[in-house]
Amino acid sequence: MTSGGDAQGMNAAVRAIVRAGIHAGVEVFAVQEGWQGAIEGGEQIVQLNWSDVSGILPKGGTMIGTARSPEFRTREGQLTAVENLIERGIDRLIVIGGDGSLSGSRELCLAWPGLVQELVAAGRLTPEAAAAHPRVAIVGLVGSIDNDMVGTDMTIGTDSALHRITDAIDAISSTAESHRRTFIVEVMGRRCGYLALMSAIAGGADYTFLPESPPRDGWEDRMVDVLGRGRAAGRRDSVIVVAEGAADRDGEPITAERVQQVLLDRTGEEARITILGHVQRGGTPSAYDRWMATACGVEAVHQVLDAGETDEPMLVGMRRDHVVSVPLLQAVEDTHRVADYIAEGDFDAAIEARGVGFTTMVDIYRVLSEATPTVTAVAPARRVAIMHAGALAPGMNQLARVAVRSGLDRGFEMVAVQGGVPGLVEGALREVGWSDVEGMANTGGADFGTRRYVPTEAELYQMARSLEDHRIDALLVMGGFHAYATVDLMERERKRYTAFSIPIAVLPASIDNNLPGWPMSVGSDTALNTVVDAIDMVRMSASASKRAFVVETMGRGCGFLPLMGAIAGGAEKAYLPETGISLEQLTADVAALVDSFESGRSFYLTVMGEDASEHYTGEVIARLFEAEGRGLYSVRQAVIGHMQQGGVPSPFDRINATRLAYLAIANLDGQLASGTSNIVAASSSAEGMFGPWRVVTEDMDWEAQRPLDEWWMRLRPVFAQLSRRPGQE
Ligand SMILES: Nc1ncnc2c1ncn2[C@@H]1O[C@H](COP(=O)(O)OP(=O)(O)OP(=O)(O)O)[C@@H](O)[C@H]1O
Ligand SMILES: O=P(O)(O)OC[C@H]1O[C@](O)(CO)[C@@H](O)[C@@H]1O
Ligand SMILES: [Mg+2]
Repeated sequence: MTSGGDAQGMNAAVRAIVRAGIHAGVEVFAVQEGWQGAIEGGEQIVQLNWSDVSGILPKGGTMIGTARSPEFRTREGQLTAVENLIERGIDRLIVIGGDGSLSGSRELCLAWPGLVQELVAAGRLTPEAAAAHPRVAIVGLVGSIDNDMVGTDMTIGTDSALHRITDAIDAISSTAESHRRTFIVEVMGRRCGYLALMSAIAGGADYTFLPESPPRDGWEDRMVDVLGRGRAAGRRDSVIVVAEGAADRDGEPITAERVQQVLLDRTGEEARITILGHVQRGGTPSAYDRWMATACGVEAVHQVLDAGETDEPMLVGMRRDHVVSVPLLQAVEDTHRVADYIAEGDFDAAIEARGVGFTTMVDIYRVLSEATPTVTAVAPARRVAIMHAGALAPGMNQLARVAVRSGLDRGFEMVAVQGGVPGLVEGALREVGWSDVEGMANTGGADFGTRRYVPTEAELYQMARSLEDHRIDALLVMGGFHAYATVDLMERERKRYTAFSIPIAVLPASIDNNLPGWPMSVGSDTALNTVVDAIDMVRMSASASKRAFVVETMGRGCGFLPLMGAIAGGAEKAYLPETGISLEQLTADVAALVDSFESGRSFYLTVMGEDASEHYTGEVIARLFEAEGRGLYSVRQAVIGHMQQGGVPSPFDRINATRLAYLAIANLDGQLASGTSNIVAASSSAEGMFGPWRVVTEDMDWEAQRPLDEWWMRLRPVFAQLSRRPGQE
């Protein structure tokens, strides 16, 4: 069942549940139109088969319909729903919905035995039927753009909604800049400020109002001051993001109109208002919402089938890169507690209850949205250099922007290395100020330059000289494999070159997602979205004919892009560099391919990594497929290519970059203050998110240029279940 407001990615969950259910050997039914459908019964409860969920992955909304059902809140509504479910022999239920729908599920779970008794007493249910279904097993998946559920880091739909919002803010910024205007953008989220906060960060907005953190009295003057200073520092536009549930400390709503009036009264400027509304809930799901909903859907099936008589209902969600399950009751109660804190005016507790990620981002936003540094560098200020290294990754500009601004805000002089490692060798360093990084929040590319280059022995000496000449006290390196390889050399040569004995922080930025310590390197989410967009287009291009496609992604020795692209794009087959390609496997795959066209398929999609095999290249595989089809279908190859490195960074990459760069500078600051000179790298398991170099890089396979432990390889069984019917090899 899907219930509550629809959310992009609900279809991915439905598809995964149906197919994983079929693999588990059970019959899967859809309760259409949410709880309302359970009350209506009859044709609202329908069985779904394998092919019923074909082709729904790229579609927004939910194919089984959703609703908000006031009737379900009543005893009679719940009685009828239980009656209808038991009539179909259904006592295991996966509900995909928001906090409301899951609260309702929990209520039903608690009330079920009583409801069953009442139905028997009223003669609406036979004692035998009641005895066969004494309890209901419920598993919840959170489908809501609001991301307002405690117990999961992300809810299905939130990432897609952020895509819609950041696209809109990017578009508004350009017209605002042209007219030197202020725009007030209202975003959804009910009583949760997640969408507003993250879109303000991703869009580089100047000011934001969140329900969890109502502004202190006098906010009107502060807002006008911040905007005014921004303009004085050269900004041509101002963007204010208002969450629909924002209010002041007296609980008086802060609406877009109210903000507009404040600006008119105090500055005479007539700001424009854009209310994004339901656009945020529409459109194709992002890559994240597709793979995340898919992975959670498969897990939900296992949970609901394994649930024993007395087991409590569970919620399946995400904790970092892990699919996790937590007791639904606890999650619902914790979620309601946030609302209570807000109602009681305990805003610190409200923010804290949203989780550490939210709290950190609120702090970071406060620094970044300032128009100028809050402190002035006092001579002799510490000098911190930043450098990109390796291939270009979308989000590098955001990294540079956040590093520069948070460094300046801590009183450092910030120095940018121009052109990556060769720039450091040549001594191409320049000081950068607050406004030098203006507008870099949402652009692709790397304005300070980057190169795929590892220094030679002699160049290490020159690098050390550059660091000394420019009196660099600490260094932040942001990039891919070459960044890590360069710093590894520097670490080994620290005895020889004392200039390297400064605090150094390294963070991952690469579309390949092939670096240890951090689950998603900056740029990899953007590239994955590009892959998925390309697959969607390829699929459409083939819709009028019988065709097999072989799509090739980048990623070098790392299979992240091909596997995740295959899961999110709904492919039939994926070839990864980790596992290679054998003739034996190809033979089996060709047989499966021919068989599927013979049994009526009209499209077959294979996704492969560029380095999956030295010999069986995309072209070879495409020819092989063509030859064996004997005219039954045609085969085309699509190499996605450098589009994957280009592109405007996705909201996730902008947010990920913001957190990483901020925490890296915080680490360097801490080291400079305490007098240590450690080399650290981003590490999701370390305190402060940066851990010792040697420890983090223990997980690096330098030869294969990828981590030894790749978390997403755990999703291979998920992919295997969804891409092939049981019995198909
Ligand atoms: N306490 C409750 N008891 C019984 N049913 C409930 C309860 N709360 C919500 N529901 C049911 O869940 C439905 C959806 O709830 P709601 O409108 O809050 O949306 P949601 O699931 O939170 O999704 P979203 O917020 O993303 O739109 C309600 O219309 C109602 O049928
Ligand atoms: O679609 P409706 O019923 O107008 O509800 C809008 C609400 O639903 C959501 O989109 C999802 O909960 C909220 O952000 C918004 O407040
Ligand atoms: Mg809700």
